[in-house]
Amino acid sequence: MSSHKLPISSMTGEAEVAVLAVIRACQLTKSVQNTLTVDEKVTKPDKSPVTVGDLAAQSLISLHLLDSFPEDKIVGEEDTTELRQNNGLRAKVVDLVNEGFGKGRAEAGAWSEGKTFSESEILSAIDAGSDVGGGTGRLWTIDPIDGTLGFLRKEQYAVCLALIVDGQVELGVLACPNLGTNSVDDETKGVLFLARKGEGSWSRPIESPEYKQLSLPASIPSSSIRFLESVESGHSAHGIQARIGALLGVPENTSLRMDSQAKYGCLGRGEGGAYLRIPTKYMGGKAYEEKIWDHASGSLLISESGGICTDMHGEPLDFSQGRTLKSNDGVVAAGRDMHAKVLEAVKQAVAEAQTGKL
Ligand SMILES: Nc1ncnc2c1ncn2[C@@H]1O[C@H](COP(=O)(O)O)[C@@H](OP(=O)(O)O)[C@H]1O
Ligand SMILES: [Mg+2]
Ligand SMILES: [Mg+2]
Ligand SMILES: [Mg+2]
Repeated sequence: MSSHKLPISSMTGEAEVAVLAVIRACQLTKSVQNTLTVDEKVTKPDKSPVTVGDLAAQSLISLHLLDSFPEDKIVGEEDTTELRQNNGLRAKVVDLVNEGFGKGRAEAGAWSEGKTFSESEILSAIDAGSDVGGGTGRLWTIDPIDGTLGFLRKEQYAVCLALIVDGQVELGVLACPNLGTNSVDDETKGVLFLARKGEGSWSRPIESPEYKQLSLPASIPSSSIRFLESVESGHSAHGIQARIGALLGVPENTSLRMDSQAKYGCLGRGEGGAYLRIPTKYMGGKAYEEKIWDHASGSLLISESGGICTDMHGEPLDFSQGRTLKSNDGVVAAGRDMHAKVLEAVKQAVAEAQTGKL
């Protein structure tokens, strides 16, 4: 492999492996999404869905990391609980992982092209992602399919991989096979985002290594804002977010609702103006700790594009706390000048919700 096409000057080895693994995982998940049947969806103990695509993609990415960086820790979303009880599911995952290495689609001569992995290697690679996380040393975090619900609806999802060193996100890769390459409306689909701490952020088509530097405007007029928010009303408080929009003078019903960290990708390249994730507990929902793999790549992408990404109280996201962002509450991301205004509106809207005024 050669790194000459990467736009970054440090951690090129890590970026090269991460980009290759994510591109291969995208190819795998795309083929699964095209042919997915309902019996390939399994419900996890927390009632959330997982598919053969999630499990195979986590294994494939982990195999790359285990080969290149065997000393590093891995925090992956998925584990093998379901796989070990379901022979059909396990066989399908093994086939998918090996197919993912079978063709030189990502790059000619890429690592392990054509190699076959055994069932136990494939399962161990998934379980390698069971680290507890924390604030010391090098840690990769994988969300093999972020937005599984969007993936099942044949809508947006993202394959996400980030490197966290001593609690700081150093490198983030995020690929969205169904997102417009240059804008949400672009008919050409498939975009990969890359961010390197202190160096910047870029997007490229998944299929070709032509990197374009990203920048997020410091502020945009309220009339042009379209909040980036979850499709799922159980993942963020849509009602409070609508009130935040009203307080800021954002036109009604203009939110860009999409699943996954694709939202961060859009914001990072200047679309939407603000990302909101106000916890549903402020509207009577259950308390929830955000997972590090849902925000590591996206938050670095925002800060490296010139924006600010914090929790809803303006605190930095703290990736040193383990597998979750347990010291944070919700997420707000926006351009450099806009962010403080959004936080003010968040404060007011949440206070209204808590005093029953919403
Ligand atoms: N109650 C909740 N509040 C916030 N996020 C939640 C949630 N329940 C699940 N999620 C997370 O929301 C992610 C999707 O985010 P979004 O709503 O922005 O598309 C899911 O990722 P996965 O699909 O990888 O499991 C999951 O980790
Ligand atoms: Mg996720
Ligand atoms: Mg996921
Ligand atoms: Mg999940």
